[in-house]
This record gives sequence, C-alpha cells and structure tokens, in this order.
Amino acid sequence: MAADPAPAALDRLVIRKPDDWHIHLRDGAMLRAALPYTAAQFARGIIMPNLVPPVTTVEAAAGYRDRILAALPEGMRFTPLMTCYLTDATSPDEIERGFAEKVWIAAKLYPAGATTNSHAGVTDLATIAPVLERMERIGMPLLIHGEVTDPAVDIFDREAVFMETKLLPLLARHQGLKVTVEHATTAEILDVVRANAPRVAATITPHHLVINRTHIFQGGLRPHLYCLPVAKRERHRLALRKAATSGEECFYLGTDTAPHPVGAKESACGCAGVFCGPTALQTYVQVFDEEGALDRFEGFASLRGARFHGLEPNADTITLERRPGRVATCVAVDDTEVVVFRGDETLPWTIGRA
Ligand SMILES: NC(=O)N[C@@H](CC(=O)O)C(=O)O
Ligand SMILES: [Zn+2]
Ligand SMILES: [Zn+2]
Repeated sequence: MAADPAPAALDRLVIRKPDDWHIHLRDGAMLRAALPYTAAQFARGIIMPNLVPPVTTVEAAAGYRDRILAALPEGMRFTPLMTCYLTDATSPDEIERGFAEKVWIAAKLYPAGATTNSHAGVTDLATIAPVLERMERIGMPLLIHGEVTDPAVDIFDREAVFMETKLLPLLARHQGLKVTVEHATTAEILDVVRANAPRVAATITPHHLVINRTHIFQGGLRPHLYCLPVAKRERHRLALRKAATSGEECFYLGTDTAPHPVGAKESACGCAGVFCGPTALQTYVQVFDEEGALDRFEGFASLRGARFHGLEPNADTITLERRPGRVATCVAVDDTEVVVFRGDETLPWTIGRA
C-alpha cells in the first residue's frame, strides 16, 4: 500500500500585519529612504532614539515622531512608537511625563559606547536606579542593548558578560520592571529570558537567524554583515532559530534594521549595523518555513510583541507567498546608497499584493 502523500506545502500565508519592535529610521534623507521599506512590511514599530543628538526629551521625541509621519509617502500607513534614550542625567519625572502623554512607550538603555551613537548612554546602572524604579512603578518597559563596553572583554563575549554582571543583578534589583533584551544573540541569554518571562522578553533579528560569525569572514571581510551584537557561533544561531520558531510567548520580532551609507560600512573602520528592513519578513518567513513552523509565524511577527507592550494586534493582514523575488540591492540616499541585507539574492518568499 502506498504511503500517505506528504501534506501539500503551504504556498501562501495570510497573517495579521506584523509590527517591528526595533527599528533605526535615522532622520532627513536617510529617514525618507528607509521608511517606505519598513512601512511596506509593518504596521507599527518601535523607533530607536540613537540620533545625533539622541532623543532624550519629550519634546525631541514628539518632534521626531512628527518628522517620521511627514516622511511617510502618500497612501502609506505606519505608526511610529517612540522611545527615550537614557543618559546618566535622565530624570524620572521626564520619563513619566512622556509615558503619561503617550509620546513614548519605552526607554532604551545603551551602555555608553556599546554601539552606534551610544556615547551619551548610561555609564553606570546605579546612576539611573531612580529612573528604573519609576518605570517599574508605571509599567514602562526598558529596552536593553545588552553588551558590556570594556574593550578588554572579547567582542564575542560581551553579551554573555553583560548578562552575568549587569542584566541578572538588574533583574534582581527591579523585580517588577518589564525588560526586553533586544537583538538577542546567545543561547544563554535566551534561557535567562525564558526563566524571567513574562516580564522579560527578547527580540530576534532576521540576520541573526541566518548568519553566524563565520559568514562575516566568508571568502573575505563582509562589512555589510557586521552589526552589534556581532553574530556568534553556529550553535547560537541554531538556538535563536529554535527560540523564534518555538511558539514561546517571550520571543518576538525586532529587525534592528540599521541603515548606514555605503562609505561608512566599506571603510578602514566600518560601522556596525545591517540594513535588513527591506527583506525582513521574507527572511523571517523563510526561516519559519525551513523549521516547519509556518503556523507559528503570526504569533512571532504579529501578536506577541503587541501583547508585551499592552497593545491590540493589527486588524489588517499581509500575504506572504512562496514565489521567488528580489527586492533591491541598494537604496539611494542623496548622492550615496545603502546596501540591503540579502538584496543581491533571489529570495524564496515574496510579499503578496494586498
Ligand atoms: N545594531 C547595530 O549594529 N547598529 C545599530 C545600533 C544598535 O542597535 O546597536 C545602529 O544604530 O546602527
Ligand atoms: Zn543595539
Ligand atoms: Zn538597534
């Protein structure tokens, strides 16, 4: 007797419109270039405050939100959810005011010097204890770039050392504080998140699901795969894929799309950041497909992040199709361009027409 035929592969997936819980949109010409790609994929998104100068006040955040909305092309919809950049001087009252006035929905912790435009960040977590206490009291989430900044710590260990020396004590000191570990890159931090859920969650980027640290050096140095936290060993990539596709409530989508002009990446000292926004959903859905977890994609992309932030999921839907497609190798910005992550590949999944 013939075996049962394999179930037909799902070629079309209709899910609620996703949200991106970690986006760098920048400002000016870069904002105008990057925003349409994000708005084509996501209904809402958390906007990172690491502009120059950083977004540290309610007024600055409201002004930035207005500039984002003004840059939105005719006919496109997108809701920017703003954040406050924490510094040693942040006042608990300012934090609470922006949250109460619904200007920002979270605050972002950059350890000073940890990543792009983080120099004004926090030098010592003890300094911001009153801010964290206030956030805990009002239910405002803390978003963390979780790497130590000591140049003597091996770059591949900076997330693990942050976890041991900063994150675990912080979670113990502030037991009611909601925390998102952003762009998680190590197996161990995923376990810490699991152990502290539901008040702790993690976002996972598309690139950390498909590249490991060896890819950055494959055949030569590939600056467009360099971001922070830097991609780790293969075992960590596999752990991230397992977590993202597991259906666990504490893991959700955050692309960390981070455009930089090509000259700043292809340089003697290239900066950190991967411009993954234009191919984000295509990459994520491919991973879920490869892991046999397409039925869990909507939870990761469209439901859990909203739940963590106390928002309703989007009512609109988006269609993803198993149909080869290319997006764009580069995006023009003024007289330069930004290289798109996987923009030179034909991707197996495509965003369908609405
Ligand atoms: N991820 C990065 O490598 N870069 C981000 C900053 C960040 O999220 O750490 C950027 O702003 O370029
Ligand atoms: Zn970061
Ligand atoms: Zn980022």
